[in-house]
Amino acid sequence: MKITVVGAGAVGASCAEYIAMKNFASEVVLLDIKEGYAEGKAMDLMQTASLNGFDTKITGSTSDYSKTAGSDIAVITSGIPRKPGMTREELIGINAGIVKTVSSSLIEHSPNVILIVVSNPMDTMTYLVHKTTGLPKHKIIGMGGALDSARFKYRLAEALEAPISDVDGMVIGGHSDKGMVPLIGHATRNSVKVSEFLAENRMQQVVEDTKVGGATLTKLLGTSAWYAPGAAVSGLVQAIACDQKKMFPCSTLLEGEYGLEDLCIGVPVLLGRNGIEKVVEIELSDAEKAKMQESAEGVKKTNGLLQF
Ligand SMILES: NC(=O)c1ccc[n+]([C@@H]2O[C@H](COP(=O)([O-])OP(=O)(O)OC[C@H]3O[C@@H](n4cnc5c(N)ncnc54)[C@H](O)[C@@H]3O)[C@@H](O)[C@H]2O)c1
Ligand SMILES: O=C(O)C[C@H](O)C(=O)O
Repeated sequence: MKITVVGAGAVGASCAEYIAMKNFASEVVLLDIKEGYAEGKAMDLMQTASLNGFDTKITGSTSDYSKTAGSDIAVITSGIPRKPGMTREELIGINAGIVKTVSSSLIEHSPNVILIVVSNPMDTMTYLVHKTTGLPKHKIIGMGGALDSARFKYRLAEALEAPISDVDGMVIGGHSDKGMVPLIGHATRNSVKVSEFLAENRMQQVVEDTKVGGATLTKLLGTSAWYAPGAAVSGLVQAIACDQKKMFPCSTLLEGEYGLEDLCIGVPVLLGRNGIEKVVEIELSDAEKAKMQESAEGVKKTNGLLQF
């Protein structure tokens, strides 16, 4: 299994590290536009192999896509991150051009590749890849919901004063400060609804803290987060590489599911060897449906800024 990660910055390197540590891939190629940067990150990571006990071979490349040829899965993390006070949507001007060029170069050298889009604004970048590459929709996956759900579980565990392994929950909708839809009504502690343990105002606090999870970290770090994003991507890559049929919320092209069409937005999907193997339609309450509709309108507004 050969995996390429484009962008050897904070998220790309973290993602390559988690993939290697899980030891399921034979090869990871890191590619970056900055001269020598991906080679340096790859060498540094390879020098952790004997310490961390993995056999995955990590190599680096400066803009040479021939090194990525025959990749089964490629992750696109290239582009600029936001700074404190910015929204993800403000990154569209620079990142759209980067994502368009990178996706076409990847496909040229790996026509059968499955693409995982990470660069922000992620739902719109995923839609751009659909509009410009001709790849089938099951091979284009936007990563956002897996990360947002991990943050939701962190906040739920905090509120419940419970171990994270005790809680379950999912975030659907757009990967944006306003557009995320944390499904608090479906969240559980050991299969018991969290509403059995938490007051309404505490549950709303969990929802609000989850939605601004990325912005909170950006304010603290001066740039956006990378450990949880890298771990979330590695989970998606592993589900595909190991044909796990695992369910994650991912951004995918909707064609009527959830009453939505002609956009990419986060919904639960099953991931396996073919990429997105099924969009899972769960029953939403009227309030959740309304939030999903509002989120879709926000994503479509950002999509409207794209120039193909
Ligand atoms: N979807 C998510 O959940 C999620 C999570 C975290 C970050 N992000 C996004 O991921 C992106 C990367 O974040 P980061 O923190 O790793 O940024 P970073 O600046 O640390 O790394 C980005 C890397 O991309 C490289 N790059 C730029 N243009 C390139 C090109 N044309 N080809 C190859 N490489 C190129 C840069 O040289 C840099 O090394 C940002 O857009 C950020 O908003 C998304
Ligand atoms: O917050 C960001 O801009 C980066 C990423 O989308 C995140 O949620 O961490």
